Amino acid sequence: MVKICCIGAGYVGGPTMAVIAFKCPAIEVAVVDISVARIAAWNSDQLPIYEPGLEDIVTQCRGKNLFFSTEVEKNVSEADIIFVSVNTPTKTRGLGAGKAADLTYWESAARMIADVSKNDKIVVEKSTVPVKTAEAIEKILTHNSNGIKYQILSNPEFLAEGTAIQDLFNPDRVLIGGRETPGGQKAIQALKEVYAHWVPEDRIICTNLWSAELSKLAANAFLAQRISSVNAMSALCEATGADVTQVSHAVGKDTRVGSKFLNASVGFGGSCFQKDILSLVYICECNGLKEVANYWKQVIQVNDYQKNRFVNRVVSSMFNTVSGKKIAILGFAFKKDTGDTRETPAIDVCKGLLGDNANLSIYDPQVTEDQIRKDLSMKKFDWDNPIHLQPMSPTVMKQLNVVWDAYAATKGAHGLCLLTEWDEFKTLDFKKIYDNMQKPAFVFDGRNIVDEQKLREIGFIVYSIGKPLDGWLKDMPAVA
Ligand SMILES: NC(=O)C1=CN([C@@H]2O[C@H](COP(=O)(O)OP(=O)(O)OC[C@H]3O[C@@H](n4cnc5c(N)ncnc54)[C@H](O)[C@@H]3O)[C@@H](O)[C@H]2O)C=CC1
Ligand SMILES: O=C(O)[C@H]1O[C@H](OP(=O)(O)OP(=O)(O)OC[C@H]2O[C@@H](n3ccc(=O)[nH]c3=O)[C@H](O)[C@@H]2O)[C@H](O)[C@@H](O)[C@@H]1O
Repeated sequence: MVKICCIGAGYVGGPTMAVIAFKCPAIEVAVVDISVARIAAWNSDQLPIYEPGLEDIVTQCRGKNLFFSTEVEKNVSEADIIFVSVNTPTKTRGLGAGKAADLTYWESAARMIADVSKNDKIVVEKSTVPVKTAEAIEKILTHNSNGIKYQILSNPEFLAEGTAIQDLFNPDRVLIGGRETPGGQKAIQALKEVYAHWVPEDRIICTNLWSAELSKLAANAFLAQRISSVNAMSALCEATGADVTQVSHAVGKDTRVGSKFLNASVGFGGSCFQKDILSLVYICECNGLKEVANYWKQVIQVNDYQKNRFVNRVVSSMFNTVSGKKIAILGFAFKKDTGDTRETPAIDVCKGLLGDNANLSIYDPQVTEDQIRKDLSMKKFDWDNPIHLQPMSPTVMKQLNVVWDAYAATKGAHGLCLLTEWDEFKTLDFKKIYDNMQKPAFVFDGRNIVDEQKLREIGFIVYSIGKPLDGWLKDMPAVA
């Protein structure tokens, strides 16, 4: 029986291994982690991450051919194939701080593999890493090898949170990069056989190591670039009376452009887009490619601009101050169908409003109060370290109230900001909300999910990203 061990039981390690176990009953899969709490949660009824469809497959496989454990060394030493799916956050200090990927967790995993292995292994990079990382990993493993042979493969993950299970069941492609040697090709074949249990052969792409590593960074950069492109257009739409939804529909109808991933928003969030683009920028700079680095940097700058622009709109529309005003925040997760808040635009928007002395009342169906308070007091980039290494609960913030219902959040509020596109927000009783708010009552839709005409008929002053401006907003001071 083939044995797989995955180091890192997070958003990637957990779902990907659950799907491998589900699709390959003859393979034994162990998912290990240094976080005792996370492993305990994987072994309980309350999984550590919210992901539609995940619970079902975990409960079907757990205890049969899927195991979650803190016995890292034992499981690594027994495995034939080791996936490494640990954090690769942005470095916060030293060389490359604020840009380069921090490979501390990866390196310690590699050293541990070398220490405990007693037979030949295939080591698979599942984490997103800078191009050429496999070379460094190879050096660590072979210099400590005791005669054991390692093959390093790059097998980046393309799942998106909120749709992880369907993405894993039906991937656009699986990418496997390896050495162009007989040993490397044999290892590629072994991993290919795992995926071939459910992925059609023509969707399994095999490349050299560096192409696979770089393709992952490139894919995230391209995706984020689309959002920054449409968000840049949204600012111009507001200035000219064009409607960004109509523009992206018209542009996306061109099959060369494609219609997906063109929704204007308050900005992209999530654990990876910014981190991976910063890493790409750093790699370009290290290779002397200043112009290329600047090109990709701009994707992040437009994203920051979009978040600032949104805050400025809120403040300027409400008579240039939100001091002492109650603002309801509906949605805190970085997108719907996840409880993940890493790099969510809501953090920047809330911090901006708190900076102008607003009183915030926040509701998200999947994010806990503790998480929100931590996020609003955590230093940039701290969020992507393993949970047990993150700062503990922060000091109490008086201007902040976290509630468990959209109606409670909006009661008595001067304005409401929609920051995550949760389905339940689309069917709220906005008449009831309007009746319970201060007047004039403002809606700032950062996800373009409300019917702005209907809301205007109720009496709201509505701002929707990239849509023709409400007469009220036109009369307010121009914003950056
Ligand atoms: N979150 C996502 O949707 C995607 C993430 N990725 C990449 O996958 C990697 C992992 O991301 P996530 O799963 O989101 O992170 P995560 O933070 O959810 O999970 C990483 C886990 O690794 C554990 N860990 C760290 N060092 C360890 C060690 N030495 N031994 C054992 N366990 C260790 C941590 O405790 C943590 O539970 C990152 O490189 C990320 O860029 C790639 C595609 C999608
Ligand atoms: O490497 C990763 O971590 C993953 O990053 C993204 O997945 P994810 O961040 O989970 O979610 P996305 O659906 O890509 O959304 C990212 C952000 O962009 C925003 N977005 C997305 C699409 C869009 O049209 N407009 C827009 O603002 C979302 O609201 C969200 O804040 C990629 O889509 C995955 O392919 C990749 O594997």
